[in-house]
Amino acid sequence: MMPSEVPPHRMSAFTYPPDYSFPHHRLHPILRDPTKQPIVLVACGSFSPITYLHLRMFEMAKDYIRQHTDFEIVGGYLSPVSDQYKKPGLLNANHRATMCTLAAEQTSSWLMVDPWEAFQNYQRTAVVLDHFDFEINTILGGVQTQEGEKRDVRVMLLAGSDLISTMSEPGVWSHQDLEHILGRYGTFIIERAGSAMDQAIENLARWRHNIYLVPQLIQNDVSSTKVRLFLRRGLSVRYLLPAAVVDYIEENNLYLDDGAGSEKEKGKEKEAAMVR
Ligand SMILES: Nc1ncnc2c1ncn2[C@@H]1O[C@H](COP(=O)(O)OP(=O)(O)OP(=O)(O)O)[C@@H](O)[C@H]1O
Ligand SMILES: O=C(O)c1ccc[n+]([C@@H]2O[C@H](COP(=O)([O-])O)[C@@H](O)[C@H]2O)c1
Repeated sequence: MMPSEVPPHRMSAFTYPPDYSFPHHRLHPILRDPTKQPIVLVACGSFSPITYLHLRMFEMAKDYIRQHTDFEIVGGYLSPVSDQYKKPGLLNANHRATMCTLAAEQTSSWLMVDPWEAFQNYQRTAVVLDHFDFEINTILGGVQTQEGEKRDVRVMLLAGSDLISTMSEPGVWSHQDLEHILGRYGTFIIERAGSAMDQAIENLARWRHNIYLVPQLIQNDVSSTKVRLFLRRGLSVRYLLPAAVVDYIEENNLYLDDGAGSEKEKGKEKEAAMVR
C-alpha cells in the first residue's frame, strides 16, 4: 500500500516480516457480557528476558479491569521489540520471541506472542497498536455478542509506570504519536517501584480519561536488567522467570557475556545493584 492510501486513522502503511501470520488462537471471539466493551491488552517491550513480573502485569490489569471498569478482556499480547531498537542487553529477536512464547504457552491460558514487531524494522508503538487494530478488527472482523452482534475490539497499551514517565520526557515520543496512543487507544499503567505514578501522568493530563492506573498490591521489582546481571555473575534466577525460560537460557548459554562492554548496561547494572 502506498503512503497516500493509508486510511486516515492509521499512522502508516504496514510492512510484514517473512512468513508472518497474526496469532489469534486464544483470542475470545464471543463477548461474554454484551454490556461490556471488548478490549485486548498489548504489552510492548524488550522482554530480554521475559520475567514473571511481565506476566503478572496482565493479571494485575485483568483484576483491575474486572473490578473497576466496563471493559471485557478478549485477549492479551506480548509484542517484543525489533533488534533495531538496539537497547543495551537486547538479545536477538529469535531468542526473545521464543522465551516469550514458552512463557505465554506454559504459564497462561490467555496470553499470546505477536512476532510482527520483533522480526522486522523498528516500529513505533503507535504503529504497533494500529497493526493490532487492523488484524483484529479489519481482518478478523472483531468479536460478536452471544446474539451474533458484531463488535469492534478496542486495543489498549499495557505498560509500567517507567514507560509512561518517558512520555513526558522531551524528544522520546512525538506529540502526534501520544495523541494516537493515549487519545485513540488508551493505556493501563502498572505501578512500578521507584517510578511515581502521579508524577508520570502529570504532563499527560489531557488524556487522563484514557489512562488507567493499576496499583501493585504485592510489590514485585524483578527487572530484566537484574536478571541479566545475576546470570552474568552465575547466580540463580529460578523462580524469577518461568522454569521453561530458565531452562532455555541455560541450554543456550544466554546472557553470559551480554553487553558487558557497554557503558549504558554497566550504568543500569550499578543502579540495579544499588537497589539490592
Ligand atoms: N517492575 C516492574 N513494574 C511495573 N512494570 C514493569 C516492571 N518491569 C518492567 N515493566 C514494564 O514491562 C514492560 C516491558 O519492559 P521491558 O522489557 O523493557 O522490561 P524491563 O524489565 O524494564 O527491562 P530492562 O531491565 O531491560 O530495562 C514495560 O512497559 C515496563 O514498563
Ligand atoms: O513509539 C515510540 O516513539 C517509542 C518511544 C520509546 C519507547 N517505545 C517503546 O517502548 C517499549 C519499551 O521500551 P524500553 O526502552 O522501556 O524497553 C519498546 O517497545 C519501545 O518500542 C516507543
